[in-house]
Amino acid sequence: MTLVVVSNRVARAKPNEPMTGGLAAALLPVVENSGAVWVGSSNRVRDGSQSEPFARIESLGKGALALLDLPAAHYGGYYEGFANSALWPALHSRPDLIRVSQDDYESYREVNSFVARALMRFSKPDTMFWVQDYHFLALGGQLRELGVEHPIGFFLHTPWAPHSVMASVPHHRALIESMLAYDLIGFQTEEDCGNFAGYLTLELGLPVKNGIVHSRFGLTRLAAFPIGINVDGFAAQAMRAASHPDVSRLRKSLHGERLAIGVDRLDYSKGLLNRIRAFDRLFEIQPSLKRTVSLLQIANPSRGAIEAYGNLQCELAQLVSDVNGRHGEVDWTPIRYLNKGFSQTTLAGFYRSAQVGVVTPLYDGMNLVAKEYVAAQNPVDPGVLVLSKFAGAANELTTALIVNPHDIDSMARALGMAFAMPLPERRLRWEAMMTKLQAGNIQNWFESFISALESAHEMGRAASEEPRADAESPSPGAVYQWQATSTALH
Ligand SMILES: O=P(O)(O)OC[C@H]1O[C@H](O[C@H]2O[C@H](CO)[C@@H](O)[C@H](O)[C@H]2O)[C@H](O)[C@@H](O)[C@@H]1O
Ligand SMILES: O=c1ccn([C@@H]2O[C@H](COP(=O)(O)OP(=O)(O)O)[C@@H](O)[C@H]2O)c(=O)[nH]1
Repeated sequence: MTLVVVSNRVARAKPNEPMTGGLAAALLPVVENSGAVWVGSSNRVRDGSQSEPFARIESLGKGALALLDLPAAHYGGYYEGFANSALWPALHSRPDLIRVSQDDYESYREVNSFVARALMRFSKPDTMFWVQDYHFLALGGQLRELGVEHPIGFFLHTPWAPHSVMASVPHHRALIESMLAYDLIGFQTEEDCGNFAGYLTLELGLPVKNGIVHSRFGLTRLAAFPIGINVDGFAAQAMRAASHPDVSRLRKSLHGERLAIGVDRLDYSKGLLNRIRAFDRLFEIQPSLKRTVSLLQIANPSRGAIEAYGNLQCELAQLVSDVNGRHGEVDWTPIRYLNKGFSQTTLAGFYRSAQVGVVTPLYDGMNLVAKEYVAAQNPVDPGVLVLSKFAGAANELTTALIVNPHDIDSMARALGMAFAMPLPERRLRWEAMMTKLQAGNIQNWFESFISALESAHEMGRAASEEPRADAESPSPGAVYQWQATSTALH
């Protein structure tokens, strides 16, 4: 079997550079070891979308990276436009932030179709395609139109919002219906999977039974595959990182102060404003913590050309400056705020230096930082994770201090509890989280998706060869909606 993994963002194996997001960070170790070809954007564009797609091939572990120059005329409309100003806000339940045009949608489809054509070069008799994330909802359908009959799987790294929110995306029906060309659609959580099934039923009139849906493409299986990390690798990195210059400088600067750490892309989904407000409140309700604790907040700029991101950067800088101005002292800064990224090795050392990890998204597919913080702790003196109930990671890391990021007062109290938590409780909570992380590590995630994709494809083939005695006839509404959707597609 030859595996071809496709994502917009790919990672190159450069140990001293920051990872751009969790998708690239998570996939790198498993893709390197699998011998797969990983196809994605080169971060360069090229004129002429009708020309033969150009891929630069680099080696990556046992496999290869194929870097595509995406069409210049469509890149902005695809990435900043439809993917990150329509799909991303909707998937994170912020339909109020949707800002897209018809041109953006057309660019999104153009780029999907361009990538589909580029993939044909990697299509061999035993190829299996695994498409990643919301940038490529339409790719499976486009591969099928090009005649691909191989297994094609899809994994969504973000949440999937309830039907009423997803219905606010322009062209949602055509796009989501085309996703049924995938043999297997994987989600981070059962809730996301349920929301997707709800959309199919309510909007397209397609019933989902035992995680299976039948459509004009055949059979599609839906299931949750919570993504993990390389737990042992991260723990080992954290042990070694103490001598790293940035890590030792951080430790020396603390002078006995206890540290909380937050590490996020600068994104409105990450709950950064709420987090800073909770620290503000903490210093008001527990003034004894002034000068004894501080927050190191790494907020790596992301998608800066999009207005909502630029606005957030300004608002956050203003809030941090206000909180530091009000609570700070000549020799103490409550919030150390950095707009730059660090390598994962350095981050591992930072996590281990911090008594509290703060992960408070308003919505997050998984949030690997939460998992990395836990894996990096010293087993004899572990820190405490304060985790939003709206991060996918909260389904597994149930012994973290789970918070509601909209409730600033209770978040402030949870932060106070985290700093005060006695060692035996910290250890019990941490050990339970490590057990969960080990069980769902990245290798298991990778293998379980591939094996489920193989069986979903086989099941689909078998079903297509048999008359569907078990299938229910669709309701009249479903037939009508089906035709409407198909027209929109072609
Ligand atoms: O590629 P960018 O536009 O710079 O954004 C970075 C990535 O952000 C999102 O990451 C998601 O994937 C993580 C791993 O599964 C998950 O933990 C996190 O909750 C998600 O936000 C996005 O989905 C990726 O496509 C981006 O590459
Ligand atoms: O300065 C930084 C900030 C983050 N990361 C990595 O970026 C990923 C962020 O993934 P997460 O799932 O938390 O969020 P996303 O950014 O994908 O939404 C994690 O693996 C981090 O280790 C990094 O390498 N350097």
